[in-house]
Amino acid sequence: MDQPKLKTTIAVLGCGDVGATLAYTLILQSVCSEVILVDPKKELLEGQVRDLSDATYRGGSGTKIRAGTHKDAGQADIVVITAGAKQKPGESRLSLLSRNLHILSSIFTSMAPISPHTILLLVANPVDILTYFARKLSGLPESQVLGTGTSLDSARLRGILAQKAEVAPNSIDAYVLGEHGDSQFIAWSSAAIGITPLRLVLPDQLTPDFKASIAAHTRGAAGAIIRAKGCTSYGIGNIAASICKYILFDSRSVRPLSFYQPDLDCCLSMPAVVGRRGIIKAMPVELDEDERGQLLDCARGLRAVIEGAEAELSADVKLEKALEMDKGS
Ligand SMILES: NC(=O)C1=CN([C@@H]2O[C@H](COP(=O)(O)OP(=O)(O)OC[C@H]3O[C@@H](n4cnc5c(N)ncnc54)[C@H](O)[C@@H]3O)[C@@H](O)[C@H]2O)C=CC1
Ligand SMILES: CC(=O)C(=O)O
Repeated sequence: MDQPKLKTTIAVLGCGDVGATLAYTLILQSVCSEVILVDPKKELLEGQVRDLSDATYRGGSGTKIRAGTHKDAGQADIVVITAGAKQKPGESRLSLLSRNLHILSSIFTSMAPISPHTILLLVANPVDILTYFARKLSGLPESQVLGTGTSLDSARLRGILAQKAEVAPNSIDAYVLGEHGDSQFIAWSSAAIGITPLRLVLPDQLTPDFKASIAAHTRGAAGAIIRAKGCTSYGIGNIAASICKYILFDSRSVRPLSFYQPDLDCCLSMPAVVGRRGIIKAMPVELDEDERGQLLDCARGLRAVIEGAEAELSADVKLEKALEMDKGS
C-alpha cells in the first residue's frame, strides 16, 4: 500500500453551506495539510477563508486553508466538487441537472490541465449524473472519479434502524444502493447487526409496511431538512471528509459510493473499497430478485437522464465553438 506523502492538498470547489462545512471538518479532523477553497463569489470566499483560518490557530490541527483558483485546484490530491445550485423546498435533485452540468463543464475547462493523479469526489447534485460526466470531462481513469452517492442515505438508514433495534448506529451494517435520489433502494437481504441478519433481530417488525416506511424516511430525509433549514450540510460534510481520509490514508474502507458501473453504463452506488487511488475495487454483492429488479430500474432511469444531458452538453459545446469562431472572424 502507498504511504501517505508529507504534504497533502484537498481543493474544495464551492464554499457555500456544504463546501464550508466540509472544509471545517477537514480542519478539525486534520485530514490533510492544506485546504484550498475556490468560489467565484470573491467576498464570500474571502470571508470563509478568514473565518475557517480562525479555527486553525488553536488546538494544533496543522491544516492550513487558503483561497485558490481552479487552476490551483487541478493540481490537488483530491478535488471535491460542491459547486452548484441546491434544491429549493419541494424540488428534486434531478431538477438541478442543467444548471450544475454547465457549472461542471466550465470547472473542467478552468482546471485544465488536471493532474493525472488527482482524485475527484463529486458532491453536487444530481451526484450520480455529475459523477458520470466528470469522468468524461476530466479524462481521468474511472477509478479516480467517485461520488458520495448513497453514503449519506446509508448513514440515515443506520440512524433509524439503530433507533428501532436499540443498538449503536455503528453496529448496523445496512446499505442504501443505486441512485442518490428517488430510485434508491435498500439492500434488505444483506442488512445485519453485527453478524446477525436483521430479520433475526427484528423478527416481528420486518414487514413490507415497516420496510416501506423506513425507505420513505431515508428517501425523504433531505427534503425534510431542506424544508426546515434550507440546506443539508453537516451529514454530507462529515461523510465527504471521511471519504477524503480513506483516500489519503489508503484506508481500504468499504463504503457505498457512486462510481462507473460498466455493465449498466452509468454511475450509481454500490459498495467499493476506497484507497489512495480512489476506487480500489467493487465489492461483490448478493441481491435478491426484487433488489436486482430495483437496481436495473434505477440504472434505466439514470441512463435516460444521461442521454438527455448528453444532447444538451453537445449543443453547449457546439454553441461555444460557434461563439469562438464568431470572435475569431
Ligand atoms: N451528495 C449529497 O449527499 C449532497 C449534495 N448536496 C449538493 O451540494 C451542492 C452545494 O450545496 P450548498 O453548498 O448547500 O449550496 P450553496 O449555494 O450554499 O453553495 C454552492 C456554491 O458553489 C459556488 N459555485 C458556483 N459555481 C462555481 C464554480 N464554477 N466554481 C466554484 N464554485 C462555484 C457558488 O458560488 C456557491 O457559493 C448542491 O448541488 C447540493 O444539492 C448537498 C447536500 C448533500
Ligand atoms: C441534499 C442532499 O442530497 C441530501 O441531503 O441528501
